[in-house]
Formats: sequence, C-alpha cells, structure tokens
Amino acid sequence: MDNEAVFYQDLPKVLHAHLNGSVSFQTIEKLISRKPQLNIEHSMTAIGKGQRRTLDECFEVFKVIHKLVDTEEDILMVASDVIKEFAADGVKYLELRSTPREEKDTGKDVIEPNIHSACKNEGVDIDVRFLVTVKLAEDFMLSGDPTVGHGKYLLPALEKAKNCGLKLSLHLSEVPSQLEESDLLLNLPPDRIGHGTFLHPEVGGSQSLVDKVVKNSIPLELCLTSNVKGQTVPCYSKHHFNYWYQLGHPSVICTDDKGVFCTDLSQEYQLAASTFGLSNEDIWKLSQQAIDCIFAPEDVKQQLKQKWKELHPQVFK
Ligand SMILES: CC(C)=CCNc1ncnc2c1ncn2[C@@H]1O[C@H](COP(=O)(O)O)[C@@H](O)[C@H]1O
Ligand SMILES: [Zn+2]
Repeated sequence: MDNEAVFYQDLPKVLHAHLNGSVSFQTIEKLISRKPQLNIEHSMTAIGKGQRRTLDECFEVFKVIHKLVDTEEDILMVASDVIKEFAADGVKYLELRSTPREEKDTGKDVIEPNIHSACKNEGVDIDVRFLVTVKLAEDFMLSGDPTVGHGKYLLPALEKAKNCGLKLSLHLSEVPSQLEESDLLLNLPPDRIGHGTFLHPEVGGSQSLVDKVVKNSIPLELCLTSNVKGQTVPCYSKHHFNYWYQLGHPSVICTDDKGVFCTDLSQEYQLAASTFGLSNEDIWKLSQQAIDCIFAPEDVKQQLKQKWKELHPQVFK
C-alpha cells in the first residue's frame, strides 16, 4: 500500500450503510457455494469499475442478494463479515441499516445481540448500531426505492416516530422532481438526509429546500460512487458534495452499498479529496465532524472524539 492509501485506511471513520448492499465479493462467494441451485453469478450482485446502471437495475441487484441471504445463519454470517470488513477499513462507528423481510429471523432482534458478542469475542474496534428501515406504506421503504410511493402518506407515521424520540434518517431528493415531497418531509424535520442529490436549485431543487436544510442544520449522508454508478449524478466532479462543502454544511461521506458498488469508505474519502482538491487535514476534519452527525448519545460521541484525538498523531505520522 502506498502512503496515501495508508492515510485513508488509518483515518478513523463513521458512517451509515445498508447491510445487504455491503456484502463483499468473498462473502458472496460463500453464499453462492451454499446455494448453487440458485445459479447466481457474481456479475449479478455487484456493479464493477466503470459500469453504470439505471436505478431500477440497481434495485434488481438487491433482489438477487436477498435470495442469497434468506436464513438466520446467512444474515449472521453476512453481518459479521460486513462488520469485520468495515473495521479493517478503519471504521470506528457504524450504523448498519437493514430492512426486515418476510422471512423470519432477519430482523434487528436476531442480529444485534449476536453481533455485539461477536465483536467482543474477536476484539474488533468498532461500535455498531442497527437502524431498522421501516416499511411504512405499501411499496415504499423509508430508505428504499425512491421512485415508488409518495412521502405525504408517510408523514403521520414519521411524525409519530419522531414524537416517540426515534431518530429519522430519510432518503430525500435521491431522484429529480420530488420538490413537493422533499418540502413536506423537511418540515418534520428529519435528523439526517440520505443523498439529497436534487435539493439545490442548480439541479432542479430550490433555494427554499436548501434554506430549510441549512436552517435546521440537517446533516447529509453523501455517497459518491453509489450516485455515479446509479447515474443520478453524471460524474464525480459534478457530485453535490462540493455544493454542500462550499456552504460549510455538515455532511458525512458514506458508502451506501460497498458490496454492490465495489467500494469502501477509505476509497470514498480518497475520491472526495482527489476530485475536490481536499488536503489530508480537510479530510481529517470531515471524518471528525461526522461524529456530531451520528445517532448515538452524547457520551458515545465524546468517547469517539477522544479516540480521534488519540489517533491523530498516528494517522499524521
Ligand atoms: C439503487 C441505488 C443507486 C442504490 C443506492 N441508494 C439506495 N437508495 C435507496 N435505498 C437503498 C439504496 N441502497 C440500498 N437501499 C435499500 O437497502 C436494501 C438493501 O439492504 P437491506 O436489505 O436493507 O440490508 C435495498 O433493497 C433498498 O431497499
Ligand atoms: Zn442509502
């Protein structure tokens, strides 16, 4: 590994990711050998370098992965592999999302206790939280296919969730022409926004949407490779990371689906740096500011900040 790659790997990081979208090549290999009768090939579970797909085609990939991951045993292996891979990539705190499916034993109550003990036993230095993606209305996932359903049907349920003290991260303006929906959902306001690709006026959003996000200081979760491969952003240099970065607005660089999009978090930080000319110090600040955006309580944030302080000399050696 060259020095630059070492810097990005050593850089401590936090993020959100989708569990089944994060399954690596090696883990897919194990799953395929467990279920040869499905005749699934690697090309069906990942989008390689230089490849682009439509959003619909991307969502098809998840259906294939869901076929491979359909028992409690599969889920536990996948979760344990994904967590170890993120830890090896320097991720210190991870919010892993998963959508409970019809198959039983694929939910948070199965995964969470098992994973906590697995992490302890293997001594990996990573704090993992599970976020449940809730199916609130037919054919609409909270963090699901953005082209289906309309947010207004979700509002009452989301308000209720928020009033109960739940934290909300909403995939918002992931596709164009959702001004009205984005506007309604921003009034909640959500605690974080996933993607927010089409919020700003230059891409068909509006200044009033931007103003709401800024006024409430709602952090954005930005996923460069996911958006370029899913073709909602034409190329890295046109990614909206730069718009929000220039505003000084809090954003967290995330992988979204590291398995499907063949990336990892180090690579995403490196891409942001090389595309937008950020220094190692700028990148360090980004990773540090992300701590303020996580859903864990204040004491966890303080512990992570302390860890960043301790790691700084090592990363900038
Ligand atoms: C299609 C594309 C460009 C994906 C990137 N952006 C995404 N946008 C919305 N929902 C997503 C995205 N990536 C993953 N998901 C959700 O996460 C699920 C996979 O992870 P899991 O089964 O929840 O463990 C998918 O079925 C989908 O509902
Ligand atoms: Zn996502």
